[in-house]
Amino acid sequence: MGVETDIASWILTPSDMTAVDRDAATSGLSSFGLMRAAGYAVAASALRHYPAATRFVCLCGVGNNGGDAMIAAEALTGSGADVAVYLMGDRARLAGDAARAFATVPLRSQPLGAYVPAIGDVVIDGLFGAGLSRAVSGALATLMRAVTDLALPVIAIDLPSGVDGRSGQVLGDSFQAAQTVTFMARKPGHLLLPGRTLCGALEVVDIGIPARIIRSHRAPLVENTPALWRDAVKALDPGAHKYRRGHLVVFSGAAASSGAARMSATAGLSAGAGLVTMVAPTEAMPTLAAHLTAVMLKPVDTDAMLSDLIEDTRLNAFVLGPGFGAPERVRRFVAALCDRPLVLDADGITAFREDPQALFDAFRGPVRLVLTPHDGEFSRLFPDLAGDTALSKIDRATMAAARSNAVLILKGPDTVIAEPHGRVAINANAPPWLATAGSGDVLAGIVGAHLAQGMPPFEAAASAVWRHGAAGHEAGEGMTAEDLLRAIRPLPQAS
Ligand SMILES: NC(=O)C1=CN([C@@H]2O[C@H](COP(=O)(O)OP(=O)(O)OC[C@H]3O[C@@H](n4cnc5c(N)ncnc54)[C@H](O)[C@@H]3O)[C@@H](O)[C@H]2O)[C@@H](O)CC1
Ligand SMILES: Nc1ncnc2c1ncn2[C@@H]1O[C@H](COP(=O)(O)OP(=O)(O)O)[C@@H](O)[C@H]1O
Ligand SMILES: [K+]
Repeated sequence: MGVETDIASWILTPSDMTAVDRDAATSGLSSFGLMRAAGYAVAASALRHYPAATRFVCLCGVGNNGGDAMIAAEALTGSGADVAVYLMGDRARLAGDAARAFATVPLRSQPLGAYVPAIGDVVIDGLFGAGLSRAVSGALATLMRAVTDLALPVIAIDLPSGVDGRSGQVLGDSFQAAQTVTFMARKPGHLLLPGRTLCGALEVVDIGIPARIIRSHRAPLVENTPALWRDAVKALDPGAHKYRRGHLVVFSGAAASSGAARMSATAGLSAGAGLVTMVAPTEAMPTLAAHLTAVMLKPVDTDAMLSDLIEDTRLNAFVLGPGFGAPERVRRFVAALCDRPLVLDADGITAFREDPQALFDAFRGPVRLVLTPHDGEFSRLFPDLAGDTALSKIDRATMAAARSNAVLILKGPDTVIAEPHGRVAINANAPPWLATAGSGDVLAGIVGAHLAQGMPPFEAAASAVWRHGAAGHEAGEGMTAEDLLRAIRPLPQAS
């Protein structure tokens, strides 16, 4: 069973899911029926992936996650498999549907402490799902490590126990699952790290909650897929001339550190800007001229020269920061560019560490700033958000976007793209080999090209992150940032 493609890219927080459950119950759906569907889906997955298991060991908590596991135990027993059930905590604590599952399934359970992991076991993890509320420790953490040490396959119900569905963070300790079976929609913890890795392969199963109920609780949170921005991708007009394809300006620092900006400029051309001009100090011109061909060059040494240059309104997007150095000069240039679409990256971000508010104040009004920090750069502009361990990466990006009135690309293996009005996307197509010098410079250039082509900032940013990930796959493991430049491919368009 797969979910309707429309909702397949949606992501619900655990609290959204609780609201969905509540509405499903009020609309007349049996919550125990949902539990049965969930448990049977888990059993089907277990049998599909481990037909030769010696024994399925169902570990049950006292919440509904444990109820799902008990139903899975029933279904597995019914299929003829050898099954053992262990319950964490006192049976008297079972309530609601979980109590009903234990009352109706005629299988004996033993206390969790009696479980001795053995080779051949397949563990069905129903200890905690959405209800995880405190850190896993003590005997349970020891058991998790024993299962991991024996490399027993774990099938997690909803989430690997110990993973926080809201943030993807581990609370104390967690299982490393081989498979995770979740219901109706993914939760942030399935996509954010380390949760994504701990889930293993993820299955999203339709247990029969109507899409209209899910839709009514849909937060503005999705996976970053082409469906999010395809409509903003402009088909290339057969009669286009280069000025209609956008004119991107990339600023370079001194000659010796101009490689980063060159990478951004070349990425901008490859990503479809009609023209790219590299603006740099006169002393850097010979170096730049020796390296660049299709990218045009323009010397700018003073603020007055910059003002003259940007009088040309055909220059419709700017990238400032890669290899730029010179924090004071950054701040002056940013002040001059504050009413234009701007990608601020790397040194461009760091230049505002003493007074981030000055940057945010300059970009009030219609959104035109895209910030592309990795975690280190993020902490320079938003130290309080970076230091607040209660916030998820989604919270951090959303709050930073609202504060700065910018589109935030909070980079990493699980890049989050957020805009000031609350829309958020989690990116999941980036291969780990994107973690290489210069890869962020390429991304900044792609975002700049999309802005120059007239895409709105959020769509420009999200599509650039996706395109960067796709280029990483195209270039393959072992690639350098130069290979990545050559692997940039056209964006999917609306049909
Ligand atoms: N979303 C849905 O539509 C459905 C959800 N179902 C299941 O319901 C689950 C959520 O159920 P619950 O809300 O009962 O929550 P859980 O079953 O995840 O856990 C809640 C219980 O665990 C305890 N607990 C939390 N953290 C602990 C820790 N570190 N150490 C010890 N005890 C801890 C809590 O005090 C509470 O008693 C989902 O994950 C899913 O598996 C299914 O039954 C099917 C329907
Ligand atoms: N482990 C990873 N998996 C996937 N993508 C990654 C990983 N680590 C980093 N990236 C991506 O690689 C790029 C690195 O950018 P950045 O940190 O600015 O590096 P640089 O300054 O060297 O270009 C970002 O787009 C980031 O999202
Ligand atoms: K679980």
